Amino acid sequence: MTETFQFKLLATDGRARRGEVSMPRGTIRTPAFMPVGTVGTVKAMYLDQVRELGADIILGNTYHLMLRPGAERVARLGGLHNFIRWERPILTDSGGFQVMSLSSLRKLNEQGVTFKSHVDGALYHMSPERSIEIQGLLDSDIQMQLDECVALPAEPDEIERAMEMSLRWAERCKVAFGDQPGKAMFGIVQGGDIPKLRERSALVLRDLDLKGYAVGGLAVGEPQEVMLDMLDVTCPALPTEKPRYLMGVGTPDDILKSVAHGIDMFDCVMPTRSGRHGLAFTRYGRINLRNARHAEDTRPLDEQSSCPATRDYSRAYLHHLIRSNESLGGMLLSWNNLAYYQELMAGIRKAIEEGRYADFMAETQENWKRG
Ligand SMILES: CNc1nc2cc3c(cc2[nH]1)N=C(N)NC3
Repeated sequence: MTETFQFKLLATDGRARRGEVSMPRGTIRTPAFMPVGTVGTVKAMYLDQVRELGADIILGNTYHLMLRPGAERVARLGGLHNFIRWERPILTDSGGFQVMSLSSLRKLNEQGVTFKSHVDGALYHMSPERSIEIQGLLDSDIQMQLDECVALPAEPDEIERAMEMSLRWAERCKVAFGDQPGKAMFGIVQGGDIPKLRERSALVLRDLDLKGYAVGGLAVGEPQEVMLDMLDVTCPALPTEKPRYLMGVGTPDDILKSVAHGIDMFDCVMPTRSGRHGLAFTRYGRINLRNARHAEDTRPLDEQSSCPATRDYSRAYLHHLIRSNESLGGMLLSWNNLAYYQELMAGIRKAIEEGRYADFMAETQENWKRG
């Protein structure tokens, strides 16, 4: 760890990058998967488990935490790390996406966004400055700019308007964030599915000389090839010496391919949310434990795994727990899924170090078909 925020490129293989982010609270091995801890918990997991599986950093959400328990209250309680007992880095999303996806949006203008809480209907106003202030109250290590997220499909001029406003908000967030050597504020590239808007957004953000760059406005239901096409335009326009974070992505296949397109950091609720609903990710593909065909299958998910949830419990038992809506079902499958995602990331990092990423990708995708 270091007193300042530093990113080092350790190896490349094609456009795939093996790197390391060093911060006062710890080091992040990239490509990295960041488990999502929306309201201060990675659902159905103990954070000790999350760490043991290999997570170097987790996510929190400004929108949820400002509504409950409140940013000032978390600050009075000593900040988010003390509150949730996670001493390593935390990245917080700024609220833009959550307002669009969760609240009954009242209005959005140059000043910021006014919305009604999905918790109690109370009215809130969030400006770029207030978003950064909240992330500071949470003592977040990597803070995201406030951006305007447009649901796709959308009209090109609507996408352009939102992208340009997000650029102006990025400048305001940079000023509000100021100079905090041990922390970072990342810009978010917008521009929907329009290549020239994506490129402009990336180039203008690059000139702001931020410590890292997220690619946002994707993983919102567009086909995978559209997402990858946008990465083909965006990544080359971003500085090579700064980390790149693809927000909300994704499935194991999305991650494999996005690493090959130059992405360093990922977050997604997929492993935890789908685990709670009975879906298991394994080396040999997905298994839906709700399916009756597992009712008397005594095999574990994968007897070669080092994860107890994957190695020690029969599919029959997991099927029973999920069908009975028992908490332990979601706990064991979240454990299995995060173990699989972190094992995948470790394999990705090693393959890039050894210059065999293309083979690793092909072997991994081939194994998924054997399930
Ligand atoms: C699940 N997909 C997803 N796409 C996202 C896109 C964004 C985001 C979060 C996301 N999650 N947060 C932002 N502040 N902006 C862009």
